[in-house]
Amino acid sequence: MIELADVSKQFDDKTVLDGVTARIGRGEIFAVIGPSGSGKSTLLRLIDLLDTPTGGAIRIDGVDIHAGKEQSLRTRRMMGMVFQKPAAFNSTVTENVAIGLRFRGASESVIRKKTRDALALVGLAGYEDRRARTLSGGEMQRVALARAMVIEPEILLMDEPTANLDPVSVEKIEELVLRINRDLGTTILFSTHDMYQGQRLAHRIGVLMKGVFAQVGSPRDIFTVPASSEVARFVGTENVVEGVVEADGNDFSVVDVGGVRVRTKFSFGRGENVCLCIRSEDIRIAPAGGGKATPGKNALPGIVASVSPRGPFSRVTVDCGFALSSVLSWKAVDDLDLREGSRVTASFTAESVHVVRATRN
Ligand SMILES: Nc1ncnc2c1ncn2[C@@H]1O[C@H](COP(=O)(O)OP(=O)(O)OP(=O)(O)O)[C@@H](O)[C@H]1O
Repeated sequence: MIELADVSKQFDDKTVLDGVTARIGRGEIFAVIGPSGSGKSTLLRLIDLLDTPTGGAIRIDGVDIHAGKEQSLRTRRMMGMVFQKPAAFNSTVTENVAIGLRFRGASESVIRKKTRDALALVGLAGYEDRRARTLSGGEMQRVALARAMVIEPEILLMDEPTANLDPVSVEKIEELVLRINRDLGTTILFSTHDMYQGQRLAHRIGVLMKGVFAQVGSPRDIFTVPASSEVARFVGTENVVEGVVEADGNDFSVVDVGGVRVRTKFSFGRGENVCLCIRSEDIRIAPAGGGKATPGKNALPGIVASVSPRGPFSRVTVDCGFALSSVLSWKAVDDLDLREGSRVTASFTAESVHVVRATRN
């Protein structure tokens, strides 16, 4: 439905988008995630016709949306947009929601009915006559969602819709987004710097880095099979370490990480520089000598370098010749009597080690 074909955007000398390519299907929820300044808002602004690309094309149902007035008017009718900081006009909630309908010349009775329906959709029935400026941030963002939905758009764009909200309001907006997609079939494209929000809401995620999608895939793919060490780090993989392939079999490699040998299920060429990505939740900690290495499992002796609290868990970092972080419950930390200097064995399966080529900048 939405096709981003080699989209680029330059501001003066600065290239922000440098060939963004993806296809977003009808009824899909697609998240654009990426670090601050990676161009998420710029991309959404291009799709929302607030700006024009310097290269490539954005097509909706095969029509280049920037090709001319007719094409952009057609696109306008199909799309609703929610911004990070919604503008609240100094009038009633109804008037704030009705803007798109007034623009289309809808009659007063249609406006009344549709704004009431849109406010009910976002859980704000009864708010019709409130002054918009008296609303809380979470309520105002729901008004903005009602304003976008009142025109019954086929596509809903949202630029960091929950960036300024408290956790309870975030949850409400997220529930609404899922419900709108499920009940109305609206295609939803949104940006966030919160990878877990991407995971909670999206069918697919595009990771925007250095002007391109470094990876497009399901949340599961992005988390478990990141395409590069940068993506791995961005999605919170705690252990990303560089090494050199020492031995290569048909379906495994042994990688030398600063003198420590790590088994993986991946096959890479001998001598190749690689990055090993190991999620901390995949690492088990046992007392020294408490785990045996097998062809499918690593068991590295090490010394606990630090134990630091993380909500209901603790992060335990072990020096195995290189630093390896694991996440354990408080009880496990107590049971194992883990403290700085404890001798332990850190074990993890060869399968849990994801290998990517090392990238040099
Ligand atoms: N109109 C403009 N003129 C010049 N530079 C711009 C303009 N708009 C955006 N930029 C630059 O483009 C880059 C990307 O900005 P953008 O707001 O798209 O990033 P973002 O990923 O949405 O960031 P954030 O997560 O912080 O909101 C930034 O370096 C920004 O300064």
